[in-house]
Amino acid sequence: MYPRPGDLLTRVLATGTFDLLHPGHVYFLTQARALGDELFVIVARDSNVTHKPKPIVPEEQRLEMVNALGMVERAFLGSEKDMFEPLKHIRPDIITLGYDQRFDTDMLEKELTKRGLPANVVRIPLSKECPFCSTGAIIKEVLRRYG
Ligand SMILES: Cc1cc2nc3c(=O)[nH]c(=O)nc-3n(C[C@H](O)[C@H](O)[C@H](O)COP(=O)(O)O)c2cc1C
Ligand SMILES: Nc1ncnc2c1ncn2[C@@H]1O[C@H](COP(=O)(O)OP(=O)(O)OP(=O)(O)O)[C@@H](O)[C@H]1O
Repeated sequence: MYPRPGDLLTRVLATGTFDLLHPGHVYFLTQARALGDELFVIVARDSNVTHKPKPIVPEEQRLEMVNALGMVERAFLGSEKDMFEPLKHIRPDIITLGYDQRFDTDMLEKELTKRGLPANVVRIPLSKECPFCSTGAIIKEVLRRYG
């Protein structure tokens, strides 16, 4: 579906909610892109964001913003039912995890191999400090000023 010409390119995949884009997201995606030749992104579905408050920005608009970023080859909305489903089409060589993404790198690598989708899982560290490099911090400040 997403051709891999001669398998010469290293395809990296990053995932996340990407609600209210900020420089922390830019850092995360820039670091991910630097690990390979092309960066694909899976944007989390509204229905799957259950580990924190529901996103402010609807999924189609979050997708549009991520797709507009220069380091991103292509972004997609993820599956609502099975997080491994889109990987069958994207076939990444490397999957990056954010500093706060609740997956264990070794466990995820094992699960991927079990499904015939082997990939290296790499953790990207937190960026240098910045007052609004977190969606939660932006929302908190908006509430402080206007709430
Ligand atoms: C390998 C991988 C595949 C994923 N696929 C999907 C998916 O298909 N659909 C989805 O809604 N979320 C998917 N997710 C989850 C999210 O994109 C994201 O990781 C999750 O919402 C928690 O991260 P965040 O708090 O940084 O948003 C996937 C995560 C990983 C690590
Ligand atoms: N400041 C940052 N430095 C490095 N990575 C970041 C930073 N902010 C976000 N990321 C990464 O970007 C990805 C998507 O982030 P997410 O959509 O969860 O936003 P967030 O700003 O971390 O949200 P929240 O504040 O609600 O936790 C995640 O993998 C996360 O680890």
